[in-house]
Amino acid sequence: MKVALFQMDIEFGDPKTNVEKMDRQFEQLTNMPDVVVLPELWTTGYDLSRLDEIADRNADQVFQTLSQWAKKYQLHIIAGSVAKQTDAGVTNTMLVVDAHGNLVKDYDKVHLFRLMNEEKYLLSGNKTGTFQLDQQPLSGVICYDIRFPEWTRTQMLDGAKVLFVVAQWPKPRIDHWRALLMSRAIENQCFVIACNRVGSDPNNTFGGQSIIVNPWGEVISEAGEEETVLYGDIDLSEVDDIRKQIPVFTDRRPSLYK
Ligand SMILES: O=C(O)CCC(=O)C(=O)O
Repeated sequence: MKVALFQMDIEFGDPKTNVEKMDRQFEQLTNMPDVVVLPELWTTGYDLSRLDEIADRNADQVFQTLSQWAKKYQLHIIAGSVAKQTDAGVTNTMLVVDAHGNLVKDYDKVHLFRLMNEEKYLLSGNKTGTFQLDQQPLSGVICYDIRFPEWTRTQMLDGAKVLFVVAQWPKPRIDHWRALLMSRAIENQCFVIACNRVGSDPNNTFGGQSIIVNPWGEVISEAGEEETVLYGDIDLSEVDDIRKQIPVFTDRRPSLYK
């Protein structure tokens, strides 16, 4: 599975500009991947107080655009997340679109990040991020979700071999980002493919360092703090090999855990 992560800056509260920019990113793709991964809230950024104006109603418009890109370039898109306006409120929603342009998954961020006031403006999700592409069991989570190992483990117990992470992770805690991602890969013996944004908004500077980690905890590729496309080529059979070598899933003692 060849993957490409779009580590980008995001224009604060300006979906039109961000969609145009993303369009150019797709046009400039070389080395055509099977899967493209985008960052969290890539259409709006963290302009939370204006979400009522700028969030996409049912994410319909952004889905149509993603579907066209997926078909045009014949690749699957883990479409970061977008602000989705529903009757109940706004969710921070990851969309997964397959190469035929179909919506395979929508996952609403489960753990809202109080330090950035998410709980004041967003509704939290209550379902897992597991899905399949090309018959492979995969899963996705959003940013702060990676601080909850029990949540990623829940998805791995459903059989996922890859954890996709989309984020707007601030630079002051970028060491946590890297350590948490490495840990999620090692403890779950899965690939972790994590796309962060770069640049800054009125309140935060974001750290980049998008990363691809294998199920042994080795870094396959890693970006710096600049805009870039991070490429990687992964072999999912490594997950089965490592899960056989150290049978963590067989050796679990869930009756002892809280
Ligand atoms: O957990 C963190 O330090 C960052 C989380 C975050 O920025 C987010 O979930 O948007």
